[in-house]
Amino acid sequence: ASYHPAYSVFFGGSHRPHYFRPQFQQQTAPAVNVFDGSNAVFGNGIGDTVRFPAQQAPSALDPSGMGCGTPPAGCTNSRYRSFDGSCNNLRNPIWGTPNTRYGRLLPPNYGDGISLPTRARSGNPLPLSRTVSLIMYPDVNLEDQIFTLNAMQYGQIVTHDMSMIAGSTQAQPHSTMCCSATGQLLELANIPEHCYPIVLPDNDPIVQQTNQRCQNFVRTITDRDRNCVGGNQPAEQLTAVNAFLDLSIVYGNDDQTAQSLRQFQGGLMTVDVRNGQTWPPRNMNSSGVCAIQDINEACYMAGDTRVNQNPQLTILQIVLLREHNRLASALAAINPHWDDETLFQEARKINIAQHQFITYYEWLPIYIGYGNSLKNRIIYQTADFVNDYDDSVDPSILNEHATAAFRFFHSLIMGNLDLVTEERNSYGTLRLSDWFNRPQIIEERNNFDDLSRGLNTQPQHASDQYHTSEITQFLFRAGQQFGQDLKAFDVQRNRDHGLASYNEVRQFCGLPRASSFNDFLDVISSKNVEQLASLYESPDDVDLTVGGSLEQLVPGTLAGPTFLCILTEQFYRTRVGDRFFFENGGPTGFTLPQLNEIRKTSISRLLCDNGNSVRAMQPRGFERISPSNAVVPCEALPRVDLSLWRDVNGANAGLQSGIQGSIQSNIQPNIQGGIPLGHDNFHVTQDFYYKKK
Ligand code: HEM
Repeated sequence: ASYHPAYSVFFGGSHRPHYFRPQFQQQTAPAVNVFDGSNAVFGNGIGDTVRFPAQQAPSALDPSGMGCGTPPAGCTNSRYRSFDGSCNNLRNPIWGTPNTRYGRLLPPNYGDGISLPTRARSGNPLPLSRTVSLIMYPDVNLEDQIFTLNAMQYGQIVTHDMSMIAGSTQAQPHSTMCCSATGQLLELANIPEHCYPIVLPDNDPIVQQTNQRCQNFVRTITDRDRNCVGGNQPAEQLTAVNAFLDLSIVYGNDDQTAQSLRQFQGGLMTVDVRNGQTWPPRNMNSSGVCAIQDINEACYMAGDTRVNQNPQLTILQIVLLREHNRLASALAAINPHWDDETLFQEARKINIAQHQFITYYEWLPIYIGYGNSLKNRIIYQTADFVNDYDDSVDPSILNEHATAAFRFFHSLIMGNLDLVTEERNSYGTLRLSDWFNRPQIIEERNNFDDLSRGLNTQPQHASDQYHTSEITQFLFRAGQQFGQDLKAFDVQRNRDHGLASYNEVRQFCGLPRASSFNDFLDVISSKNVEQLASLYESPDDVDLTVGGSLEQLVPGTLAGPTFLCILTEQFYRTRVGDRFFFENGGPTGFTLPQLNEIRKTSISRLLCDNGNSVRAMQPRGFERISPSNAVVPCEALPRVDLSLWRDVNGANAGLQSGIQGSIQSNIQPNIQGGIPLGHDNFHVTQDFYYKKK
C-alpha cells in the first residue's frame, strides 16, 4: 500500500518519535491541582493519609469543579488500588473514577453547539445511521489470516475494563450521562433503554421493532443535557466504570460490588460449584441483563454488568475469575500465615498485573503495531522496572476512543463460534445471536473447554469495513427473528456524543484536511469515497466513526492512521496515568524478580490453567496455530512462579514486596529499552511485523 508522507511523521522512522504528546497536551484540560502544596499532607509511607480539600477548584473546562464523581475526603496511601480507581492519582483523586466525564481530544460538534446530536453543516439531518450501516458495513465473511478469535475477544475484555457509557444499552441500572451545573449526578429514573429512532422505509425489520419504543428518547436526552450543563457549556457524557485497566470487570467498580463478590475466606472470590467446576455466582436479578428462557438457566454476576453478553466474553470473564482463586489458593499454601485480606489483595494485584502484561505486550501490539507501541513508549524492551508514571496525565477514556476508534473492532467479530476438541477438530458451531445474554450454553457438555479451544483456533474476522449480520441485523434478538444493529448504534452514538468530524480528527492526527471528497483518496478507496460522497453533503459532515473505519490499515496494525492515532494516545494515557501500572517499581509495585515472573504469563497459559480440562495450547494464543506456533502441552508453556511471593520474614506480603520494590526502584530504571525481555511472545510477533512492513 502507498501511504501519504504524513504517516511517516507518525509511524515511520521519525525525527520526532513522540509526536502525539506535546500536541495532545495542548488540546486537553490542564491538570487541576487539588493542592497548592501548602495545605497538602503527603504521607511518607504506605498507610498514611493524604488529605486534600473535598472539592476541587473550578476551572473553565469543569464548571462544577468536581467532574461528576464524589471526591473522597482523603486518600489512604494504600499499597493496593481502590475498587473505583479513586486516589490512584493523589493530586486529582477522582481522575478515572466511575461517573466522571469521558476525555476529549477535540471540542464537541453538537448540532446546537451544546447537546443536540450532530447535524450536517448545512443544518440538514445527516444520513440515517441505519442507512449508513446498510451501505458501508455489509456482511462479507473474510477471515483474518494471522490472528485468532481470541484477539477479538480479549479486545472486548479490555474495552469493558476501560469504559461503559452511563445509560447505554447495557449499563444497569440506567444511570446518568452527564452532570448538573452544581456537579451532582442526575439520576434518570424511568428513562427507556438507550436507543434511537431510526427512520427508514417501513419494511426495514429493525426499524419496525425499535421505532416505537424509542420515539420519545431523543427529546429526553436533550432536555437532560441542557440541565446537566447549565445551558451554556457543551455536554459531556459520563462513563459508568473506572478507566483503569484493573480487572474491574472481575472485582467491580465500587466497594459494595467488590464486597458482594468476595467470599471473605482464604482471599477467594465467591463461586458456585456445579459439575465439579466453579462458576460465577448467580445474578438473582436477571431481568435486563439476561435473556434467559427458563429461570433455571445460568445468568451470572461479576464486576461488570455486561458479563453475560456473549459466550466467549463470559468464558474469558470466568477464566480471569478462576485465575484469582487459583492465585489466592496457591499464595495461601505458600504463606499459610496470611489473612483473607492479604491473600485477596495480593492475588488481585498479581491477576491485574498479568492482565496488564497480556494486554500491553501480547494483545496491544497486534492492534496498534509493535514498532508503533515501542516508539510511543507504550511498551518497552526491558527486564527492569519502567517508572514512567506521570501524575499530570489524565487516565480518563477519550470519547473519540470509546465512541469511535475502539468500536471499529466490531469488525473482528465472527457470527459463529467454533467448538473444538483437544485434537483441534472443529465439530460444531454456535450461532452468535442464539446466545446473546444466555450463558447457560457454556455449562453444557464440554462446551467450556471446546469454546476456549475455539477461541484460540478459529480465526477472527478480518479488520475491515465488513461486519457479520449477527451484529448488524440480529444483535440481542432474544429469540425474535430480527434484532438490533450494532453499527447503526455506533454511528448514532458518534452523533449523540457530538464527536468532532472525521475531517477534523484526521487533520488533528497529522493528515491533510480534505476540502473535497476526493481529498480522502489518500487513505480511502475510490469506491468508498464515492459512497461517502453519495451519503454526505460535504466532506466536513463525514462522521468520525465512518470515515475512520474506511481507511486503509497502517501495515502491521489493525487500524487506519486516524484511529491508530487515537488508540495510541489512549493506551499511552492508560499506562502512564496509572500509578499502579504493573511495571512501576516503588512501594506499590513488585520486586524486580517478581515483575520478571509476571512477564512470563500468556493468554494461552491462562486458558490452560483455568479450563475444565484443557491440556494443550499453542504458545501465542492470539495467533493462529501454525508450524511455528504449534499446540504444545500446557506444562510446556511458561508460568509465573509464585514461590517468589514467599513471605520469608512472616511480614505482610505487600509490605515485603513494597520495601524491596522501593529499594529496587532507586536504581535508575531502564526506560529507553534495549535489554531484550526473556519472553518469546513478542520476538516472533516483532519479526512478523517487520517482515510485513
Ligand atoms: C461479540 C462481540 C461484541 C459485541 C456483541 C459487542 C456489542 C456492543 C454493544 C451492544 C455495545 C453498546 C452499544 C451502544 O449502546 O452504543 C458496545 C460498545 C462498545 N464496544 Fe463492543 N461488542 C463486541 C466486541 C467488541 C470488541 C472486540 C471491541 C474492541 C476491541 C469492542 C469495543 C466496544 C467499545 C469501545 C464500546 C463502547 C464502550 C463504552 O460504552 O464506552 N466491542 N459493544
